[in-house]
Amino acid sequence: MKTQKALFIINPKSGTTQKKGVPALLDYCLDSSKISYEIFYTQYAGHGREIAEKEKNNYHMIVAVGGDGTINEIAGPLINSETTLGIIPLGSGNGLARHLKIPLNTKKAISLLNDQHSKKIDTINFNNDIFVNVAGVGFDAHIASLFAESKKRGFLSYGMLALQEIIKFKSTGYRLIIDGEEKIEKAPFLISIANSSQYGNNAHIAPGAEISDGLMDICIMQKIPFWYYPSLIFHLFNGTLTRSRYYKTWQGKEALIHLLEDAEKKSIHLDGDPYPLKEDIKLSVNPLSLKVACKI
Ligand SMILES: Nc1ncnc2c1ncn2[C@@H]1O[C@H](COP(=O)(O)OP(=O)(O)OP(=O)(O)O)[C@@H](O)[C@H]1O
Repeated sequence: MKTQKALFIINPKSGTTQKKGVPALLDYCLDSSKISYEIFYTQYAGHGREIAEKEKNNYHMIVAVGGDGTINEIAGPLINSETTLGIIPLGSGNGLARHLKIPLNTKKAISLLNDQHSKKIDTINFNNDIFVNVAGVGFDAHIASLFAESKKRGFLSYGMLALQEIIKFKSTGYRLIIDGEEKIEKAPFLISIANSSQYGNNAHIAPGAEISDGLMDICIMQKIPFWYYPSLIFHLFNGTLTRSRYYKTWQGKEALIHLLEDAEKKSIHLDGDPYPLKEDIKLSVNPLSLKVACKI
């Protein structure tokens, strides 16, 4: 095994855990005969993407230390390159890391990198951008935009926000076309496009989704009556949403989400972070386009 050069990009703002201890853990857990490394801290949103773009040809591996938003920024420049994406899950939801079974324990996640194992996963083109985990319009996107404005992070803050907003939220209309076939024209509560099976925190919006199958899972939830909330939560966290009468899912290689009403008023998220939306959404799968360090 040759020594690999790795760059760790740490997002100091993600999740609820302090990142001050990370350099000491890297020093302790990384086998210096296998991995030499440098560390960079992001200073603002979007900085991770800039660093990854600039440095992708100088390292064998660029490691996102944060959550799905941090991964999204760093993954973009690495698509279709030979550089591997590493993940140390220190975000609020850690959806992609959980799906790939990367340990949530920081020491174990770092030690896993010594194995130098990786697998290729799909990524999804979203207009001129990309995402790696889950994107969507509707209620989840509305919560993502409020969560981004909030100073609080973590699962509890997210859950509280969702509970406060669920009754007030008004669905708007979309047309959904998957591989050329029209699916809905009603106003769903949300449409999720899933590469992995979960948003994070084991909330499985697309329980059957596989990340290396060349397909995206497109899921809709209809407006749910308040008496159904406990069942919804049960199905979401138990991976059994397909049993719910308010839920539908399809798989496809390409999709179009056509906005029926004022786009300015709609919320959208890519990997949990709000995204400015002004036009229809064109989606397509980039099969096996990203190398990720994980157990094989
Ligand atoms: N130094 C920084 N200051 C402010 N924002 C930053 C900084 N560095 C990165 N960001 C932004 O922070 C956002 C949130 O990070 P991230 O998504 O990793 O954490 P999270 O939302 O807590 O976790 P998860 O997405 O797993 O729920 C990212 O989209 C990124 O653009």
